[in-house]
Amino acid sequence: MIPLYHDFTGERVLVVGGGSVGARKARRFATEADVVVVSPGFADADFGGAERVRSEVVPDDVPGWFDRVDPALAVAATDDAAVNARVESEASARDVLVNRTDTHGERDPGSVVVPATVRDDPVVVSVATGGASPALSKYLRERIEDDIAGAGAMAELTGALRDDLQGRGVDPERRRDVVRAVVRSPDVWTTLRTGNAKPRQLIDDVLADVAPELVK
Ligand SMILES: C[C@@]1(CC(=O)O)c2cc3[nH]c(cc4nc(cc5[nH]c(cc(n2)[C@H]1CCC(=O)O)[C@@](C)(CC(=O)O)[C@@H]5CCC(=O)O)C(CC(=O)O)=C4CCC(=O)O)c(CCC(=O)O)c3CC(=O)O
Ligand SMILES: NC(=O)C1=CN([C@@H]2O[C@H](COP(=O)(O)OP(=O)(O)OC[C@H]3O[C@@H](n4cnc5c(N)ncnc54)[C@H](O)[C@@H]3O)[C@@H](O)[C@H]2O)C=CC1
Repeated sequence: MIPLYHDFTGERVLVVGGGSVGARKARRFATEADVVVVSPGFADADFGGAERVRSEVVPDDVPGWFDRVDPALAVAATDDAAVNARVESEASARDVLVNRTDTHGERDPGSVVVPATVRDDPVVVSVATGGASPALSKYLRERIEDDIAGAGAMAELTGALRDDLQGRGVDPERRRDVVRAVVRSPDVWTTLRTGNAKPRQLIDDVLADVAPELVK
């Protein structure tokens, strides 16, 4: 499997099964997509504002739910393997992405895995174990959470810096050196993590070191 980031803005996601796993996946996708969860019962959990439809899905109902919701991704999250299998095969027949939550290992084409994910927007780090150990994915995610503190601010700072240098017509090789120096600067990280950084001052301090001719 090859990790890619998919923009679900304006897309629809169908979640079949409203237990704790269905709720977790609904929360995940509802940050971007319109999510519909179909289930006879719902866990006492947060569904991220997803639309909930109280209904039991038998395998022959599955095509009707795909027609009704027209999803870009279907999540098979019931504890009934026959229903989950039908969601998977229907998605596959329609070229719709599918996340099957009750299996691992060999998958049909179009089958996707939901990785453990840490965000410090716009930075995203995700972990998967090829389905071998979701508990390990979760543990590594928890460890990475602390490590990436400040990464979102770093991305914004260096994004603005590269735009600025590009706009000033700085030679691309020089620009890359400067941006690489900033992302590797322990001082910049420390300052960003305290949250009271003045970005322009930070940039000028690094430029003074690596490219004094570029200090405005
Ligand atoms: C294949 C995959 C398909 C998919 O769902 O996308 C899948 C499948 C299964 N998970 C199972 C169990 C558990 N899953 C978790 C947790 C998470 N599971 C997630 C992803 C994935 N789970 C995909 C592979 C990802 C990878 O490659 O690593 C995470 C990362 C993302 C998310 O779901 O949001 C989320 C952590 C989120 C976070 O907190 O960061 C825990 C831990 C816990 O609950 O504390 C346990 C119990 C401990 C254990 O078993 O490890 C079972 C067995 C069920 C049973 O025993 O019946 C199956 C089915 C099977 O393996 O057959
Ligand atoms: N991918 C993951 O991270 C994990 C996956 N699992 C797997 O996912 C499955 C679901 O896990 P949980 O949410 O903990 O189970 P659960 O038993 O709490 O919830 C299952 C949900 O599916 C609904 N459901 C059952 N039959 C249905 C049908 N015919 N149509 C629509 N909805 C139906 C139930 O009402 C319930 O809301 C488990 O069977 C397990 O194999 C379990 C833990 C983690």
